[in-house]
Amino acid sequence: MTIELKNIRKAFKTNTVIEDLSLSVAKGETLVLFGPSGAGKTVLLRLIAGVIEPDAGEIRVNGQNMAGVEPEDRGIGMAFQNFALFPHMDAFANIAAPLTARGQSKGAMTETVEKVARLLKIDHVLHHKPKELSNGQKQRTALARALSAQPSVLLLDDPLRNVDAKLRFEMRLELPRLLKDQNATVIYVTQDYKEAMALGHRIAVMNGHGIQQVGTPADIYHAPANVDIARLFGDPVINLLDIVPERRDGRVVAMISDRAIPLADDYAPQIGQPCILGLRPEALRFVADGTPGAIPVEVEAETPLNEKTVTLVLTLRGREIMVSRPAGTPGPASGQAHVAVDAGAAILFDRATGRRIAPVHKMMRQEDVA
Ligand SMILES: Nc1ncnc2c1ncn2[C@@H]1O[C@H](COP(=O)(O)OP(=O)(O)OP(=O)(O)O)[C@@H](O)[C@H]1O
Repeated sequence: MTIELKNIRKAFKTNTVIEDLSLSVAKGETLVLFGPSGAGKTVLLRLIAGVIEPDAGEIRVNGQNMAGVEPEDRGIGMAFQNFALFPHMDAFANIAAPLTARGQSKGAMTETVEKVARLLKIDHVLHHKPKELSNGQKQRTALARALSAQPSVLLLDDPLRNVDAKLRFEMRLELPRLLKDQNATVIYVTQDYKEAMALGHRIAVMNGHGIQQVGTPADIYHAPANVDIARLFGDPVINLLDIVPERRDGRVVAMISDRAIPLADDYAPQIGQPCILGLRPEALRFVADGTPGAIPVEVEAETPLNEKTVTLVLTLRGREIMVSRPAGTPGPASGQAHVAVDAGAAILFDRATGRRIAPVHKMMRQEDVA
């Protein structure tokens, strides 16, 4: 089923949470709603589920206007942050509840419950009552129940919020397969950017009353609509440096540590304009002195993380930059060093508005289409 939201508005008294929000989700698509706490993600799910009504705008599920349609008549499955499990029933019975209601045979039901429970790694606690489950297990039981019902629209509100880091990592690998098998249209809420990138065919970034950007994970990561979104995706966080593009030897460049960092020629209109240069830590490499484009830096600190090593360096003018490299690859731990920027990795933002500046050739292409 498709989901279409048109010009949705929702306020609670004077608190406008959602303003003029439009969004379409295709059949079988997993769309991730991503955004900081309080951005209105849960409110949006509740609107789609029909638990609350919008002040303005239209919600269509499979083309049908949902205005006035009761939640139970919308054909939508949900798993919300509050676990809402039946306290007197064990995890198995909770997961099986939608199937029991449907009169499914015991054999088929057991098979479905056990399959979902195995994937969500709660098969060992199926005979525990909710009060004997950890919060993470309760949450996965609620998720299992939503999945076992096999609805054609599934709304999942941060279902891994209380799950520990190791399991979240495993679930990020398992869940996309599970959701794909279900062939459901899914809206999945999370505050974890890695989860968003792993699970979403597309990600809608909610921030300040609405959606600031919708795109594939790669779009959002490499072409964030603004500085805020650039900062929300990535660990370590993107380096943001105040620069003013200039022309040197016929090229558009940004000066860092008194060296010219080449920018795409498409940024020529920004020459002389205050900008912010975004450089992902993994788009920077330590190189030998004399390498073209090498920026001299002073190594401040090195932090080995699990799969990567993050080095904090200072430019000649004392600006901090983080450089990330795969763990086990060589790099300096202290002293003088040089870093180079991968070609095409620079992301430019307007300093006044924080918006990403689209390279000119892309803007021209859009005009061609229009
Ligand atoms: N029933 C309600 N009455 C009044 N205000 C509400 C109600 N429900 C939500 N809000 C307000 O709407 C805003 C958005 O809340 P929402 O729960 O959607 O955020 P969220 O993005 O889901 O955050 P989180 O990730 O922390 O769950 C908040 O300012 C909240 O106080």
